[in-house]
Amino acid sequence: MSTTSTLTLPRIGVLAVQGDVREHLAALSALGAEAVTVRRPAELEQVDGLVIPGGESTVMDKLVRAFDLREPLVRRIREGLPVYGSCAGMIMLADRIADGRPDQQTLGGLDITVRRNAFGRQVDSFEQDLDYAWSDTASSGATGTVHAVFIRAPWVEQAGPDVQVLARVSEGAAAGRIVAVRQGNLMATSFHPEVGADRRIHAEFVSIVRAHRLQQSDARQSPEREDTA
Ligand SMILES: NC(=O)CC[C@H](N)C(=O)O
Repeated sequence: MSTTSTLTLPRIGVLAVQGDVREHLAALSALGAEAVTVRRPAELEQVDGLVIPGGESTVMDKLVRAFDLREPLVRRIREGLPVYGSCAGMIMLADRIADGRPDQQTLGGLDITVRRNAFGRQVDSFEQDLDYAWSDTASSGATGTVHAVFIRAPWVEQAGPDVQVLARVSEGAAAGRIVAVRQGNLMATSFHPEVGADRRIHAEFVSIVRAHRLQQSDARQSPEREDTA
């Protein structure tokens, strides 16, 4: 559990075992969060939220286990830690991988089935403007389409009833495929918002982290209020 007060900046970790860590740190810092790398269980305990970056999910899975981070990550996700996964990070947050390798584990948390490298080898990467279901409660204030960059991306093949679909592929053979989702404090995109200068997706996540911190501090105060009532 984080010890930071609600008056201080939210401290948001970026899982730093593999992948595009630096870009996420820069995006989070630009939004006024205290952005830190997470490689050790003790570092994970200090954060109010976590980003799992893009990279290679099979390697990330192995390294997370090698760094003794798997159990603490699964526990904190279950306890409600806000986590945003981009690309390989989405795969790490998925409960299921379609046609997954038997030795690849995910952390889980999102009731989705993802398909890795779903867009095929011919289309290693592509860009598209997508409609995005910006949240009105998280109050990041964002509107408009997202210019999404996909790099050997997964898509969401199936999503459970509690999963909110935030964006779908807008054109081409994969039109309609789900590429951004949210379930509670977990958010994931198949694409990489950290590569450009657009910070709206990160801002959505920072506002989820802030809202969660507020809730937690309210929960800490309410037993006392009951005592004095
Ligand atoms: N850009 C990415 O994160 C690619 C994800 C990668 N294809 C994987 O399966 O992990």
